[in-house]
Amino acid sequence: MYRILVSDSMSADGLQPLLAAENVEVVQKKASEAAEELHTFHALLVRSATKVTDELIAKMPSLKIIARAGVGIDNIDLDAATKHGVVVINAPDGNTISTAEHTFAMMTSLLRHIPQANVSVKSNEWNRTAFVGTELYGKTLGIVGLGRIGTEIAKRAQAFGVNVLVFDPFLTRDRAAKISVKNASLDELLEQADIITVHTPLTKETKGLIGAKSLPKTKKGVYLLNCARGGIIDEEALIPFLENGHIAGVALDVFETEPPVDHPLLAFDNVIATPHLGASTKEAQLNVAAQVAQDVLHFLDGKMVTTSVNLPTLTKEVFEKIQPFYKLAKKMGNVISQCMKEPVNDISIKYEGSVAELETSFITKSMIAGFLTPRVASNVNEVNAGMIAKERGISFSEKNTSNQSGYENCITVTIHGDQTTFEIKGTHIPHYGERIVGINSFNIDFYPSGHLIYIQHTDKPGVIGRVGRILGDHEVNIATMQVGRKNAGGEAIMMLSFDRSLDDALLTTLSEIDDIVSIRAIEL
Ligand SMILES: NC(=O)c1ccc[n+]([C@@H]2O[C@H](COP(=O)([O-])OP(=O)(O)OC[C@H]3O[C@@H](n4cnc5c(N)ncnc54)[C@H](O)[C@@H]3O)[C@@H](O)[C@H]2O)c1
Ligand SMILES: O=C(O)[C@H](O)COP(=O)(O)O
Repeated sequence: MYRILVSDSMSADGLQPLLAAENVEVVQKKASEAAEELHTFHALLVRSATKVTDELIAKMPSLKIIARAGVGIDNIDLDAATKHGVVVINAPDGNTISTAEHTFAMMTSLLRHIPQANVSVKSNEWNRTAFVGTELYGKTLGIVGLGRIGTEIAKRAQAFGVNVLVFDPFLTRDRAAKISVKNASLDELLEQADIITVHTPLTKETKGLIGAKSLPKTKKGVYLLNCARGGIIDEEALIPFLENGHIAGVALDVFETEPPVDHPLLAFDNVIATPHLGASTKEAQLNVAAQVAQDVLHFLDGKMVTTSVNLPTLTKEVFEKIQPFYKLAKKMGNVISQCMKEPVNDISIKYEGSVAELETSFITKSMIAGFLTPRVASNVNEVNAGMIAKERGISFSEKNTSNQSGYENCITVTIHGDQTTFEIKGTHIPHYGERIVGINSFNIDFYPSGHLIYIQHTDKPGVIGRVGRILGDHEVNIATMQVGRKNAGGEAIMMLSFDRSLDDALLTTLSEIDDIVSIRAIEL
């Protein structure tokens, strides 16, 4: 049974797949009111109100996934989630149209003074001269950030006969041409636009993008809108430009601190505001809740999610193709980690044949997670494996080649310690399964599963017999046994599997057999 905490208000219809699922219990209450049971939840669903901090995540040790029913993930400590191995997903396009429409509503309201006129009429006034507005037609709209929402605004503006100028450093000429917008530098946009609207994420680069330095470059009488994230337009910097009449009006749906308390901007008649309503429509809320509900169910069912923020995004088809390899790679990492119990500085992974054409970065993370699992106390998975390896000073790299070395697909993992290097090779054979086919250039063939021991020995008559006799004397049944050697009488290896794990005393007895060089127990 999975327990899911829905900590912000969400569409009940959208959550239906979760509410109807048999193996799921949904609790709808704020995280701050669920202190006693935080440790029991496997999934956390939020909008922008719940602050998902490191502290909150640490109190949720069963947590596997955080789902943001919306776009912005600034309320989620992504590094902390990643560190704890928690997948973060969002619903990137479910509220695009609603936010674009809200921005447009704000723009027309701003230019036609609708909020102010509404208040005036409701105060029994009939003042037709105080609210003379400005037409959109023929004006130049500057859009900063032509992503999902910016694009929808551009289309709507064009229908209103507005010229659209765009500043987006990641926008290609082809895409600009396709949407029939003019690509501009930020300065060109500032100088030419009658109205400027921002639709970027809040990042180091976009924080204060419209601020004390850029505002003097804007046209006198400019209108500004921020329906993206508080801080992209520097709120404090607006004040002198509103006071001296340079700015004709400002529309804000978002604030640097929400809710804004006694905010000086709200004292200006020509500043209009809404309480972060961009995504607040029935349709958008249904879309985002349904999207994350479905994704969370998939995830808990062991399937891949398509909108992860801290994992490579894989389609269902791609995920199905890589699944056998990431399972194999995880086991290979685990086996090699237990075979070479030494500090490791570097891990390299080579993909050969058909596997080399897949999304191997995910497979590599899986191998690193398998490698780290026997070595770290915390839960390690594909999400946090890279970060934990880095923290431990372990570098990793991957190499892909379409050449085949005897197998249709082959993965080779090599680990480098201070003194030693260890290598294993694995392959996946359709309808047969995963096989380890090489250890330190010995050819071998075994199924990596269950209780195993790996023995390095000298290839001499009687060694295998003595191992078998001691195990038999201890009533240990050998399930499978594989041997490998390079030259007669030289170095050799054995890999044995059992129905139960062997105790330390028995391993010590085995290690005392003459000609056994080393022995390692491997638990998978
Ligand atoms: N008010 C609301 O309720 C609401 C609702 C949904 C989204 N949002 C916010 O709206 C914003 C846009 O959302 P989206 O879904 O369109 O995102 P998106 O990722 O589709 O688009 C963002 C665009 O910004 C561009 N960009 C990034 N850095 C830039 C920079 N330094 N200068 C100029 N452009 C830059 C990117 O190239 C991209 O095209 C986000 O901040 C999101 O959180 C607000
Ligand atoms: O990033 C978003 O999706 C919007 O800001 C909407 O936030 P909300 O879900 O809290 O309305």
